[in-house]
Amino acid sequence: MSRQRATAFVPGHVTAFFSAHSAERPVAAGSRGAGVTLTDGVTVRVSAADEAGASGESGESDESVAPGQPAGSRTIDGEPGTIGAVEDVLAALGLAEDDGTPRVVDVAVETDLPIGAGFGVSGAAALGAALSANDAFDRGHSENELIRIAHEAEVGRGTGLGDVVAQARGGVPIRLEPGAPGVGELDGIPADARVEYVTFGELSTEDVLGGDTAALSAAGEDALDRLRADPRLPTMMDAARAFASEADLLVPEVAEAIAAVGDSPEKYDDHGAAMAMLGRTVFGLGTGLSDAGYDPEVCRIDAAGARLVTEQ
Ligand SMILES: Nc1ncnc2c1ncn2[C@@H]1O[C@H](COP(=O)(O)OP(=O)(O)O)[C@@H](O)[C@H]1O
Ligand SMILES: CC(C)(COP(=O)(O)O)[C@@H](O)C(=O)O
Repeated sequence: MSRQRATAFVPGHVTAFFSAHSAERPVAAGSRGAGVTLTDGVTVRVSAADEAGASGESGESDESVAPGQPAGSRTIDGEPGTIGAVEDVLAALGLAEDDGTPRVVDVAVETDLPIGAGFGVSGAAALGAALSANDAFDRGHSENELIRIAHEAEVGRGTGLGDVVAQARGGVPIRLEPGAPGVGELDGIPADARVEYVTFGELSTEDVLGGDTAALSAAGEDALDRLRADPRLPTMMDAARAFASEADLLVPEVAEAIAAVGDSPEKYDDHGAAMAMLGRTVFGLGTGLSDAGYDPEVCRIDAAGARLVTEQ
């Protein structure tokens, strides 16, 4: 008998630059690019619904819930709400009782990160739901299979391309080839750093990815070539700044913050700031944002990647 409840932590992921790659099969679609995973992230708790939860008190008629999928309760930071990719993950895992009746599941997503501001919260929630539902209901999937399920859900919803594979890995992932494990290919920059960030608002990932991505992708490929030739954090940040302006994604508040931070080559641990894709967010490595007078959130590069956690 499985424990019927489990919790997973998935790091946030800030994309520094990317190119978009569509494909007929979601497993092969994704992005190339690079970014940093964060010790700030998303915690997902999945459990078999109790009688109260089974009434769907907060799932109600949310359009994101797949047809035929019993809602259970869905919360984001304690408030009713869900993320489409999470529902698709639960549907893909086929959570049925032994007698075939659909299992009613409660899902609680908790995060200190802003949603829709370039931290890959949707991908993290999807991957966290996959890891915790697999554990809670003893589905027997391997890590790569769960990453694939979450990646397919995220790509299918248009809310991200490369966050899930990056968040599964942790560190500073370089996405060399797009797609889920078995198709995509990852490398990374071996590095640790303090990360600061300030968010000025949301930017719809669905809208940007749903538009013409040709110029953006050309800029992303150039940035990746640079980073492959010199896989170091300062080069990643420099390539990220060039990408944001070439791809025409820079928003004024972010541009202002990047200029205020400037490049501080004299500080070995400060590599300036860049825009987080895709959000109205600036992130910096080192102390540049606080030195420039901003009041940033502070965390570090996450070393471990997505994982199940034991709750005391
Ligand atoms: N409070 C909220 N604010 C913004 N998006 C939300 C919220 N609650 C749920 N969502 C859903 O979360 C997803 C956010 O996806 P995306 O814009 O890619 O953001 P992120 O960069 O955090 O991954 C969307 O599918 C949106 O419908
Ligand atoms: C940049 C983005 C396409 C979206 O990122 P977010 O808005 O954080 O969901 C990401 O998934 C990537 O492939 O790099």
